[in-house]
Amino acid sequence: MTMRSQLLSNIGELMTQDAEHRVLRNAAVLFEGERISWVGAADRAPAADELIDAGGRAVLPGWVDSHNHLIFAGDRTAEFEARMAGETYAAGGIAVTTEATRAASDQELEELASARVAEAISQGTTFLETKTGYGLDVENERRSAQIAAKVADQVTYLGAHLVPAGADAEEYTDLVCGPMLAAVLPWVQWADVFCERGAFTEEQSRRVLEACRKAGLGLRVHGNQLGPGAGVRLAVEFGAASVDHVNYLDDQDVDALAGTWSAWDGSATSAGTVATCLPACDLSTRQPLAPGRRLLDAGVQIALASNCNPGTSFTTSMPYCVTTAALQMGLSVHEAVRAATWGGALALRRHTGEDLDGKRAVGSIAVGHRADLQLLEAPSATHLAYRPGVPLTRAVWRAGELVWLPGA
Ligand SMILES: N=CN[C@@H](CCC(=O)O)C(=O)O
Ligand SMILES: [Zn+2]
Repeated sequence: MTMRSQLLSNIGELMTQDAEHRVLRNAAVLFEGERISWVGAADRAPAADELIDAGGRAVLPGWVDSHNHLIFAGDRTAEFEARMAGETYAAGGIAVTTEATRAASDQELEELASARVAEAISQGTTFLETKTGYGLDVENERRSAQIAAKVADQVTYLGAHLVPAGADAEEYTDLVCGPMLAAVLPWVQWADVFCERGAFTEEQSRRVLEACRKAGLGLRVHGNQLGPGAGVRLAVEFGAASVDHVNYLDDQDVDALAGTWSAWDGSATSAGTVATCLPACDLSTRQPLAPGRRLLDAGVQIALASNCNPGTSFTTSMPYCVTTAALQMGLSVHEAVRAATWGGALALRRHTGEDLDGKRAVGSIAVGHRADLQLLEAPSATHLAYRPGVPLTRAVWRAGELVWLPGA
């Protein structure tokens, strides 16, 4: 069957985020169906069924948002206000959302999550992960996972988000490692644990990671968010695909992460532990920004993600994260965009064809990859930092399909 071909041409700046980090001027991209089939100079482009004129604007890969908590109901505005008045963030706020989430119907939860995904797409996100973690009992984690699988590209099991009120921590950890894990398994690819003061101890986290690895899940860790801790160490020990937050790192943590990348040959199997920085969360919780510059300089691969959740980061905006990373974390715009596209794909092991589930690579514009592209209302990606807060998303294609065009 021949696929309809579309040629996106007259691109002023094409930031491919491909293996060579190419940035092309006066470029074009051809896609056939969901697959990118040609990338190069506009004046050498092949013919296509449809011509789309970028009008000299910038084109980048769609954002890959690798850390979210979208399956929730309720509101934590009061907690946020208290924080802005000087209160410190604590893990216990998760319980407030758990109560509201348990009280919501499946339909409500799906509608709320779908609206958040739509909001993300309208800002250029084309591939997105979400976690469970506001159910915290077998049935509510199971339905969270099932709903998550309907709305997101990949799902992470986070039964180990908080020990629910009244539960014994060791008994709850047994539940997370046993019946709850079995109940979510049909819908999830990854497992995560919140290894932090007020959440799960190092030993409890280790048990969760061991059980989830045994069940065949890929691993990630919430670590070193609120203070120094064992999160990074555990993530490295277990070969986790990412450790997320990473606000409080000592030299050993950075060296350990860098060590996971020393034998990397670009494949998914040899990839190390990505350090996922969550700048919107850091600002909303008034934590120090994750040391993205230091990590990159040490040879660690990093990702940027929005961490959309009602407690610490109620935003789906990847442009906001990219802007912050460039303006306040010492990254160049190219590095920030790379972390928000290719870096996210690497954290989700979808940066090459050798991914977990045999599907097309995302997060970079290269032949054979999925046609996930965004057109900016700007001549270059630099405008993402140069014009902070200005909505610059002009059009978004996901798997070759136009999914966002304001006014259309
Ligand atoms: N840190 C743990 N989990 C979420 C916050 C959850 C909440 O406060 O509701 C995060 O990634 O920031
Ligand atoms: Zn999180």
